[in-house]
This record gives sequence, C-alpha cells and structure tokens, in this order.
Amino acid sequence: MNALELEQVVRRYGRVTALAGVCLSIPAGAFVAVMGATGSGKSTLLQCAAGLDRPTSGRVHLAGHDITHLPERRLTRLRRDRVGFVFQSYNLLSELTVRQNVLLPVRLGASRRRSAENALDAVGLGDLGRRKVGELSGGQRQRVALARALITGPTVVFADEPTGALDPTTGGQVLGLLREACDRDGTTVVIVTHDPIAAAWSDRLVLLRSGSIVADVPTPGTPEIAERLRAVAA
Ligand SMILES: Nc1ncnc2c1ncn2[C@@H]1O[C@H](COP(=O)(O)OP(=O)(O)OP(=O)(O)O)[C@@H](O)[C@H]1O
Repeated sequence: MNALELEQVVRRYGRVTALAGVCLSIPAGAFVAVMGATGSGKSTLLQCAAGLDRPTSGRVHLAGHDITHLPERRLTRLRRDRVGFVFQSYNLLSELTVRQNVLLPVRLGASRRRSAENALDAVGLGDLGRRKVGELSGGQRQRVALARALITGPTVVFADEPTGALDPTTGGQVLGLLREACDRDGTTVVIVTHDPIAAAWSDRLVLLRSGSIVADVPTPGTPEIAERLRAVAA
C-alpha cells in the first residue's frame, strides 16, 4: 500500500510554477528524503503532500484517502489523526510544559496510541515532562516535537528541515529517532533537507529541480555517497 501518492501535481503561485507536474509514490514504511536547490519546490511538495496546501492541478492520495478535493474539516481531521509534523522551528508552545506540548494533538481530539510518558521515553526525554519548553535546548525541543508527532501513531511523518537549526550531533539524534519510528513502527517518513548527511538516513532520495523530479534513487545511507549527491543537486 502507498502511504502517499502524487499524480501530476502542479502548484502555481501567480506566474511562478513551484511544482511542474510531480508524480511520486511512497509505499508505507519508507523513509524518503527530498532534496534540491533553494526554490526548487521542496517545501511546496511537502505542503501539498501533507494536505497543508492544495495543488493547482493533479491529485494527492494520503494515508488511503484522496485528499485532492477533501473538504477542509475532513482534511484537518485526517491530518490530526494520521499525520505527524516536524518543522525546523519546532512549532512548540514555549509557555506550556513538555508533556502539555506532546499532548496537544490529543487535546485537539486525536486518539493517542501511546502515553505522553511513553512518547517522551522513546525520544529520551522521559525525565523532562514537567519542564517548560522555553527552558529546553534546540535538540531537546525538536525531540519534544517528534514525541508530539508520534503520539497519535501517525501513518506519515512529514519533516521540513528537521535538523536545520541543530548541530550535526544533535541533528543525527533526531534523524536516528525518525529512522527508529520507521523501522520499529512502520511509520512512513518524508523529510525535506538541504543536508546530504541528513539524507543519508533515508532509504530513498528524491531530487527536485525547478519543480520537477530529476532523480529518484535508493540511498545506500553512506556519507560519501551523500556528498556526491550534493554535487548533483546543486
Ligand atoms: N506562498 C508563495 N507565494 C508565491 N511564491 C511562492 C510561495 N511559496 C513558494 N513560492 C515560490 O515557489 C517556488 C518554490 O518554493 P519552495 O519554498 O517550495 O522551494 P524550496 O525548495 O522549499 O526552497 P528553500 O530550500 O529555499 O526552502 C519558489 O520560486 C518560491 O519563490
């Protein structure tokens, strides 16, 4: 089964064509990295795939649903129940505690698949549930975001530059946790990244240039190969 499928997806912003007819099938349980130069359409692809933006034309299937014309309320519910999001800027509420942040999807009505404690344990933050997010380091915040993304047992996790604000070691920990969610729970993971080393955690690399996919290759997961891919992507 495909967790995600894009058929001829076009997204135009006025006269700018951000996506120029993208076709992409991602089977359940895959870990895909999307790379490409700045402005190549990576974030637009992720937003259209995740149901945060609507294509100008084409179709999007997400978690077994054709979301192309799904009414906004149903789309919101599908995102809440089946999709996890991780962003470069964490998107946490800093005045709330770690635990309260992790439970936000549940407070919005999603059913939880695991307890907050279990989700925090899984990202190595079992002791920090009562701390205010504003007191945490960047790497800890991103792990809170990951626990929040995983508490509902999502079909797909979308991560836009999840390590963009982190040092390589901390970034590696976050990517390792995404890899674990994929390997252990069968979660489909789609990350957008500029960093070929981050892409090396994936098992498939999709390269965009000017809104089109120019390469879609298995990734053997070694930093040396990733360096070579960086040259192709530029
Ligand atoms: N809301 C918008 N309004 C107008 N143009 C937009 C909008 N969002 C994106 N674009 C344009 O669409 C194209 C693709 O943008 P997108 O953000 O998807 O690229 P990207 O590969 O994610 O870039 P970056 O690596 O810099 O984040 C760019 O030319 C961008 O200027």
